[in-house]
Amino acid sequence: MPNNTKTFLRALNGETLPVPPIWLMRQAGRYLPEYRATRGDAGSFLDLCYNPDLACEVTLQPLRRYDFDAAILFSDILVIPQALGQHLAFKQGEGPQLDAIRDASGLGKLSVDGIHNTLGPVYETVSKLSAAIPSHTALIGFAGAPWTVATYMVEGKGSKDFANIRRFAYGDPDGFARLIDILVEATTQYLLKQVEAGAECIQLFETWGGVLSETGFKRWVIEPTKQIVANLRAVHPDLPIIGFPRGAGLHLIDFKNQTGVTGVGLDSGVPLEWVAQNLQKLGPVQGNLDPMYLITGGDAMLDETKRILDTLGNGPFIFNLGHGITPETPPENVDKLVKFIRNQH
Ligand SMILES: Cc1c2[nH]c(c1CCC(=O)O)Cc1[nH]c(c(CCC(=O)O)c1C)Cc1[nH]c(c(CCC(=O)O)c1C)Cc1[nH]c(c(C)c1CCC(=O)O)C2
Repeated sequence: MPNNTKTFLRALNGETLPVPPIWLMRQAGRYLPEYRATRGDAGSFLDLCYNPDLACEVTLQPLRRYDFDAAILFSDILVIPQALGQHLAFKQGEGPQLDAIRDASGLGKLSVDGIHNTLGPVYETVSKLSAAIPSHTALIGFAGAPWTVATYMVEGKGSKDFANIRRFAYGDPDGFARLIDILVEATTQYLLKQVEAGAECIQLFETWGGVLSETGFKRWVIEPTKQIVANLRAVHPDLPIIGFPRGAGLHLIDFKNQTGVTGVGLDSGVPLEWVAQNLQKLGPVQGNLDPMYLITGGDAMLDETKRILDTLGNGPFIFNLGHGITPETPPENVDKLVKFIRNQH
């Protein structure tokens, strides 16, 4: 249901607003000293994800500073593999580490049955947030899209060439489809629980979609996303869903048309005139300031922001970055960015 007091939901509902709603991917995170303090209190990053009071607190921290138009649940895309039974650890400074599943023989250890036992605290965070956020702020739930989550499950960590997962997907498509099917089912159940707990919009992060061949993109990005969107809409026909297929390039049109997402997130490389003429006609778009501009700050950041506003501001639009905010970002540059956007009309 469109809620007229929340600009974020209005933009997603197709309205062109004089000042676009703003939120930033990874708006809760290490660039904020208060985040680092709360993570210290929690013990570790994963302890923080599963502690509803502290996860709620870190979600609210950037809202207090910048009054963003949307809050995003604090969790991680990798809680799904963990809930399915794969071992997960975050080593300080090294990113995630999982026991890699290199082929279909490793799928037996995954089970969708017990996921809510592990994920229960995340749902509790969502319901706490739903009660705690300001009335003009929208609450976004999220998950990783199946291909992107699978990259970590198969590679066992972040990757530069994604050789293991491409070899698995291209060499044994039937076996790989079993992994994707498990992820579609788990992700559907996970997101339905988030919506039940109060999430008003869902974002699907497809961070690594751009490494696939054309055939692979259709089969392992568009198809599973379409299934999740259909599963969610079967229960919540009006649920706004944002897909963020990073690196999708010219696939963005098929992605929007075929998956049924409400809005599309843009990475920083997408030509904006092309978006305005081709993609934004099909629905709202969100993006796409390169997060590095937030580190340099200054006129370069404001000039680029103005270019984005001038090109996409004449249609339904949500301001965001083209990828997550980095830990080196000075918080005062975020303040400057938000004030600039809100004073532009
Ligand atoms: C690929 C991916 C992951 N997680 C996520 C993605 C997709 C988006 C993207 O590409 O950034 C999504 C994510 N991760 C996190 C959120 C929370 C909400 C928010 O955006 O504020 C969200 C939406 C918290 C986090 N997730 C992570 C942190 C940093 C952990 C810390 O505090 O030490 C945060 C705040 C850790 C994480 N989580 C992941 C990696 C590879 C890493 C290590 C790299 C890094 O440290 O940035 C997996």
